[in-house]
Amino acid sequence: METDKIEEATSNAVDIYKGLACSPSVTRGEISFGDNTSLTTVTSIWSQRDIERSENVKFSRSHYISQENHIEVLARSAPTELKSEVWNVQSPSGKLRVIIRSVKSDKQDEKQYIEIWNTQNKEKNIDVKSLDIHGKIYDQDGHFGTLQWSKSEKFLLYVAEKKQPKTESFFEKKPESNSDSSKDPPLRGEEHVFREMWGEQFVDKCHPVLCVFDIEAATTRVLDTTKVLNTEMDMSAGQAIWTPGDSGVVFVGWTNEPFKLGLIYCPQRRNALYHIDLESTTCTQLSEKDKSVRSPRFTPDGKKLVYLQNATYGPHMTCANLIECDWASKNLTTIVGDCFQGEDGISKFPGIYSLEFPTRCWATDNKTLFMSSTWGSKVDIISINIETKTVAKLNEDAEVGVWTVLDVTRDMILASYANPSTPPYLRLGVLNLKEDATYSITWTQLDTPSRISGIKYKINTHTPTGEKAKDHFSNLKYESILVTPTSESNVKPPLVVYPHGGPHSAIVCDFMLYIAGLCKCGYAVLLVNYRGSTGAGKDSIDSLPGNVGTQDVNDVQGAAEEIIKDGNFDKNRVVVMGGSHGGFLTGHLIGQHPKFYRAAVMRNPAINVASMLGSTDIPDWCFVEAGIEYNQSILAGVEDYKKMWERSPIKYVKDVTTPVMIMLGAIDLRVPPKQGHEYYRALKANNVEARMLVYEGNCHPINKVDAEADAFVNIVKWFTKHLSSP
Ligand SMILES: CSCC[C@H](NC=O)C(=O)N[C@@H](Cc1ccccc1)C(=O)O
Repeated sequence: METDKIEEATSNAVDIYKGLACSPSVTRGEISFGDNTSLTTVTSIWSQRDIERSENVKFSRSHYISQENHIEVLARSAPTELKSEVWNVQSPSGKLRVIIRSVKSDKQDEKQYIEIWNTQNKEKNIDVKSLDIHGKIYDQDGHFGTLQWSKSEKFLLYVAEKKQPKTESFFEKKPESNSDSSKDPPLRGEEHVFREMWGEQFVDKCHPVLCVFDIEAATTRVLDTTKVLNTEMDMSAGQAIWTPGDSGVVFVGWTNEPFKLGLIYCPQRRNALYHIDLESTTCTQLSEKDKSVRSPRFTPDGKKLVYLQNATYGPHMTCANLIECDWASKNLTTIVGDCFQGEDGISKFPGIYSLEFPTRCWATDNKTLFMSSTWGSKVDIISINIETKTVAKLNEDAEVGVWTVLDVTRDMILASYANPSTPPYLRLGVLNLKEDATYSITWTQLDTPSRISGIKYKINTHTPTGEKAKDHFSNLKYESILVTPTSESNVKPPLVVYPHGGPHSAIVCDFMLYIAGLCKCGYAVLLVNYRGSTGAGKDSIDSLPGNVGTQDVNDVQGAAEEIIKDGNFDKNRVVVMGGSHGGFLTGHLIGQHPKFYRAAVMRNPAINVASMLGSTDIPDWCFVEAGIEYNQSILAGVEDYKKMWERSPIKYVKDVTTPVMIMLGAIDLRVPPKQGHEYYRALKANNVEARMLVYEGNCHPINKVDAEADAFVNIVKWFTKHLSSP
């Protein structure tokens, strides 16, 4: 009986997952205008899981739109699969396009090409290796990657790996003396020297440099950023943009010394914004010292440069500030500063929580920009007027979900919208300037949304209660999202409690494959944005470091008990799952509330912060979240290790009785797999049922198509098994 139930649930989970995995996500969008200004083209790039090929398939779509009186979709192209495209960027005039193509040979060695296309054919194709001046061109990695046309359309600006000298063994036969000694001789004995890279998912990114490609000459110049006003700077450079008139480049520079810390999910790494003049090659720092900056953008008239900035070190994601640099004077002004929740809760503007501005983000007024920003448990479109320093929310309250601004040009805005029951779809809007100098948007759906039936969701607001309110941040509210199956059955669905990772991130009302899948399998899911999450004010974020393992655990448990008290769920059919810091919280929840959860699943869990310190690519996280101020010269002492252990799930493992399934990414550099092994051994030593899955070739997210699919079905199977047993 029990086995049949498990088999049936597993088979059902496979079918549900295969159906939902076809939902594509949009990765880029662009509005363009042909010669005939009455016709507008929207080009979008999508990514879709292909389980049979075990890869994410990329494809492009086009919508052809008339905007005579109103926006009307005249035609849609069929999706076209994009093979091997790393970049695809149209020139400012629309007459040219550059594609960076990456082709793998049978021997799996990768070749890259710079392709220049006009509206009829491929004009140029350059083998990057033949340039012999830099390594691999960086992709759109969200931190370094850049590909920009100059306004003149004669040059391209991109980021590539710095060229490395050839190396050879000490025992290599020396060349004949008459050979060409002009070439750089290979370095002997350097083959095995450790080269620091930028951590998790950046293992092939060690030293990015800025490159300017002359299209006519088909030659590249690597910019020298080592000298900033007479000081030697060994920098990694990225996020580069042309200055007005193409006379220089503005870029973000990260110091490589004293050692590199993991960069992904950590937009608080110490760096600065620099300007290099292409004629004099002088390099000057534009931004303040000891800050973390990102996403530089010039106003269309070139008079102002804006960028995002936050404190360095400290919580990994925090409230960002918008800084304006007057280009003529280089004077800096803070346009939007830190915002705090305080007693007002999350309803007021909580501050900017975004990794970047859209590539094109300005209204034609040269002073209002549009971007997406996390606001509580959703993502809204906000406008920021850099003259009046005012912020406004653009999307209607009625549509609670995730709005992503893809492109803004000629007072048109392209966005995608999604929510827990609706995969992302495109909306094209016209910006309407109101009398108060703010904007409204008239939207047109470019596609009919493919809503998934049987799923409903709502946002709940919680206040820390009971003994949990002892901490001095008890005035701060926090949210959760409850995603529930809408089946007519009068059987109360089992509840999955799901704390997010980070801890400074947020789960938002997005379309999430696992959450929709669990819901279609009959589970309700409670996604908790505990205090310390982004999108709820800087004070919420600052409330958590030093209190992990108690405050966050109390918030998640408090939300779960509050929801169960409403009577819609059976308190004996509650399970818990989480990844990374969410796995950390899962360990705490089953250790501190041992009889509350029937089963647990952890993805790459942080189990013992003390033992992780020496092996994670972000040791600063271990200090900061344990409440210890960090700098790169700090060395942990006994008391530091004690504090880290005290805040770790391993401290409570002796009280755990809940069966646990651990899923590990074998090449995770963020939370090393040995963390999961440490917990697995401790559970087994205490005769607690434990199952461990190790996914080869997977990093911290475990998001390779086959691994992600396997993990989902194993999760449903694990929960079914332990909810079926008495
Ligand atoms: C030493 S690893 C600490 C946990 C980890 N924090 C940062 O990477 C974590 O929880 N990671 C999240 C990923 C994430 C982090 C920040 C914002 C969004 C996502 C996870 O894997 O869920």
